Amino acid sequence: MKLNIATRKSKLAQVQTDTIIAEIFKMHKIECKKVLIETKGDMILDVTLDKIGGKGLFVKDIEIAMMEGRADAAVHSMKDVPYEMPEGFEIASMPRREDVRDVFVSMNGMKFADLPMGARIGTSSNRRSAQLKMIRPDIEIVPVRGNVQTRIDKIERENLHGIILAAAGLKRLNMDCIITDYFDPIDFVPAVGQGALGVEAFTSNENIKVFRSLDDIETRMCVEAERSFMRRLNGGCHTAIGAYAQIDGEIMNLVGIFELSGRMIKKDITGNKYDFINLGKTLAEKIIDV
Ligand SMILES: NCc1[nH]cc(CCC(=O)O)c1CC(=O)O
Repeated sequence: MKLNIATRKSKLAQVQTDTIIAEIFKMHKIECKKVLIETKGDMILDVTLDKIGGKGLFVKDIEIAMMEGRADAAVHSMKDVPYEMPEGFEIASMPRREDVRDVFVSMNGMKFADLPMGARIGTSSNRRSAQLKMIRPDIEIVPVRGNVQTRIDKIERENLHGIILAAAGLKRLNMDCIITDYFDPIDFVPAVGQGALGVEAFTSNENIKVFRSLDDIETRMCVEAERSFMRRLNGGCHTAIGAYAQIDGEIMNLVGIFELSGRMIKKDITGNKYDFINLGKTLAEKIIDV
């Protein structure tokens, strides 16, 4: 028996899937094969994602592959997975999370703190732009889409001082040597689910137990708390939204940012980790209630 695991064609998606396939083999001695899907999100690169239907575009074509029986499961970056899942699908597992932080990658190794006035920084994320503007209002934001390598190439091609990326992607690609600064996730709040992977499958798949076995309980609680926050705020990728949950013993701390009438609001909440869904929801309500 060989299971088919679908993912996007990008190098990062493939590396992520190889890790999951290796883990499944280690735990169950079951072999898997990668099935590469070209998604709409990867094909349309000249417009920003929110104009063409959001990050869900990375996931939808892969779900179609599963519905057509071309794949048993799929590996996604959790930050690309919309809150609402189509009937019958589940995120069977979220393996242990990688580094959640956003990082700065500069042209010649220049530190973020040493950037000149009016520096040109590349990002297409509303969340990243809004937070950059908060710490450095003089910075000029330049949109850069595409996979990690394409964005890095744009530093030179578009004459940028640098770009903002997720540490997780660079670490998985073994490229963390190009990182010049790590932002503290409390100061510069990451995307909901950043650094986490999700293994998606049909609940009725005969191997669902195999896919569920990769779950890391603390990663699951943190990402679900962040997603609960996003759901309550109806956060798609039009508005700047970010959240970061952390567990210390029995306690969960959740920080969230949200753009409300053109202003960035940031709040946090602490509570019992088993109350993760409520913590996300309550934090969202605290933010809307200002
Ligand atoms: N938006 C694209 C995307 N989706 C997942 C990652 C990698 C990091 C992760 O797993 O969160 C990236 C690249 C980036 O934002 O730098």
